[in-house]
Amino acid sequence: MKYVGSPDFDHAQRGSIGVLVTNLGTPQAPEKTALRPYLKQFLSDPRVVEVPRLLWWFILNGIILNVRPARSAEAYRTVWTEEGSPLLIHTRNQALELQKRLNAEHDGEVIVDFAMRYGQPSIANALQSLMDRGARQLVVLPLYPQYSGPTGGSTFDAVAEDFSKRRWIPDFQFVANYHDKAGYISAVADSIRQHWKAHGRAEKLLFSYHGEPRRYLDEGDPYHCHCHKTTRLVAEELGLSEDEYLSAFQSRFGREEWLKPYTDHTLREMAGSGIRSVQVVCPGFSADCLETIEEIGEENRDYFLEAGGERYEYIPCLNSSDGHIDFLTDLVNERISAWLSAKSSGAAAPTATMADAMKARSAA
Ligand SMILES: C=CC1=C(C)c2cc3[nH]c(cc4nc(cc5[nH]c(cc1n2)c(C)c5CCC(=O)O)C(CCC(=O)O)=C4C)c(C)c3C=C
Ligand SMILES: [Fe+2]
Ligand SMILES: [Fe+2]
Repeated sequence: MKYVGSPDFDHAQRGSIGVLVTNLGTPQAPEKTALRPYLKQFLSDPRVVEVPRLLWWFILNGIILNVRPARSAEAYRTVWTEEGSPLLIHTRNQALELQKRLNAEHDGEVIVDFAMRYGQPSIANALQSLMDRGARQLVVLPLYPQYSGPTGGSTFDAVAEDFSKRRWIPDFQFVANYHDKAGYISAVADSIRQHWKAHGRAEKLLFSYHGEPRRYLDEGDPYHCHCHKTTRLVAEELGLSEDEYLSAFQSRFGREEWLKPYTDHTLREMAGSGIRSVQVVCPGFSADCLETIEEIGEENRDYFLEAGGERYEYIPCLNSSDGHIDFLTDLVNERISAWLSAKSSGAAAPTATMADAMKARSAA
């Protein structure tokens, strides 16, 4: 059979609404042997590395996968916890908290699962599990506030690839981004205010976003604009003047030019120009992970302090904070409201005649 179907589904069943929360992915363990397959899957994705395939195959398999796994494993060991990778733990908690909130509001009508674009749990398995549990309407919610081809685009590809094998495609919504949603901006601004309340303010607030090759911007990827808009809106909500904050891009990979200014250069330059205190926030990451805990929390701290800075603070991601879960709940509710009202008006429920016809057919 060409397409995967659900031949034994109950025709009288009232379908539920599935919500699939996703994030990027993480290795199974902070070991070279686990990093190799993870990086191979991740870096083979043409959405992530847009280089002619044959050339990239030789670079990836001949050089990168022989060098990077050991280096990355060492970095992952510094953030790994007893429960595992921070990104995986936070994503699981976010899905659990979202499920609790949606249960309270919709009495089990909305079911939540989570998946990783690379590694485990996979998008294909989570989609199967949601459909096995009766999801016939689906919201895919990648936890990337800003859209980029390597993140949102790639997640869409994985969902579409799974759908291409299915007989019955659910009614479907894809949340491509939420970088300028009022609820998201307020949640980030509140987390900064809370940090200020506990620690006081610094001379500068640096918004650091994951980078991507500059070429992607030149070819039409909106990520750079989305990041700047998030910064501007949060700064406006906090009442900051232009000399009190700036945006920069971190996590460069390879030799090509990436989005500028680079976070590490910016921090060194700030220290060199006499700025003594800085706070760094990362509103492009919905959960703390290697790139925030190690790269921003540790590595860039050293750059700033070594260059003459005196006070450096990292403001954590929203993770499973109440403000974040409130926002995600509102976002999902906004997306599913038409489906819910159709259900409550009975429009989505199977008709008695259809259910009876099916029962009669299977009895025959
Ligand atoms: C090679 C190119 C890469 C692009 C383009 C890219 C874009 C991109 N990534 C994120 C979010 C995350 N990236 C993370 C790790 C990570 N990213 C790359 C490379 C690219 N990312 C690598 C090789 C790695 C692995 C770690 C390493 O070896 O350095 C993570 C953290 C995962 C974790 O397990 O903690 C996140 C999150 C965004 C938002 C983005 C968009 C432009
Ligand atoms: Fe990345
Ligand atoms: Fe990094």
